[in-house]
Amino acid sequence: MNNASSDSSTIPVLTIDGPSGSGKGTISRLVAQRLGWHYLDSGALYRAVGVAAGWADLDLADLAALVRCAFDTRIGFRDDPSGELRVLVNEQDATDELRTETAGAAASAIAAIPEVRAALKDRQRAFRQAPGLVADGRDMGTVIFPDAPFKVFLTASADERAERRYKQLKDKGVCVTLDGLLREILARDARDAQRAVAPLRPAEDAVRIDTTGLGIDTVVEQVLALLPAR
Ligand SMILES: Nc1ncnc2c1ncn2[C@@H]1O[C@H](COP(=O)(O)OP(=O)(O)O)[C@@H](O)[C@H]1O
Ligand SMILES: Nc1ccn([C@H]2C[C@H](O)[C@@H](COP(=O)(O)OP(=O)(O)O)O2)c(=O)n1
Repeated sequence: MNNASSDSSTIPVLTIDGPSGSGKGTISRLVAQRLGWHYLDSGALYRAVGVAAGWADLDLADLAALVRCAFDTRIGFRDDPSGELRVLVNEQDATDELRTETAGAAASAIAAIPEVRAALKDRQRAFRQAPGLVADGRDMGTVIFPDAPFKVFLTASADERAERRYKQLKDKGVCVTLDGLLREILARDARDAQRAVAPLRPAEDAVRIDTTGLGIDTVVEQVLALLPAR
């Protein structure tokens, strides 16, 4: 990935922020495909650093080591033939490990450390490349791309988000309980929203879409309708 060039601010960005299970990843990938734009899964970067820190047996209280890990971990993305996004951490395919709730909780914990967030800033901005970028996360519209012309904040009830995650993990053969997932989602919501730096919150100029009870196709169309007709 090239460094963001100085005039990258002219490249359009659509930011899609929201809590876990609101559909950010699913909607962002589909919208990016429809637009022919690049896609940034910023949560995968935090997850990758958390997983790499675990592999290296780092002490999560060792701030200097974590920040070094955030700078040094090599993170690559590639589409597999079925269209699924695979994530490589230090050249190892870590996609399945990254999607576990354990990795999500670790990501949420290290994401509360301002120096770790700062270490990942330039990497995220480097994804802003022509013809455009769809970026999903917690602070895409507020901190990473505050000048983005299109901003969305997706929500859904916690119960529905837990059910979506339950179904998603069950389909992958992962053994989980709905109650446990709901507890984890609520704990992660609270930590992501209450941290001092870049908390989960809608940008003032974001369009909020409550996806409770809405199908994926409907949400994709609602998001695409925010962009000028192509
Ligand atoms: N509007 C929706 N209606 C029903 N299921 C959805 C919707 N959006 C996403 N999903 C499903 O919910 C699960 C979690 O979505 P995901 O995109 O991973 O959310 P997030 O990135 O916000 O955590 C996926 O299995 C996805 O197919
Ligand atoms: N831009 C971002 C993206 C993710 N994070 C943190 C907070 C989240 O709980 C974890 C995991 O994010 P991710 O988007 O992969 O998680 P979900 O798919 O929403 O469950 O990383 C963040 O702080 N800022």
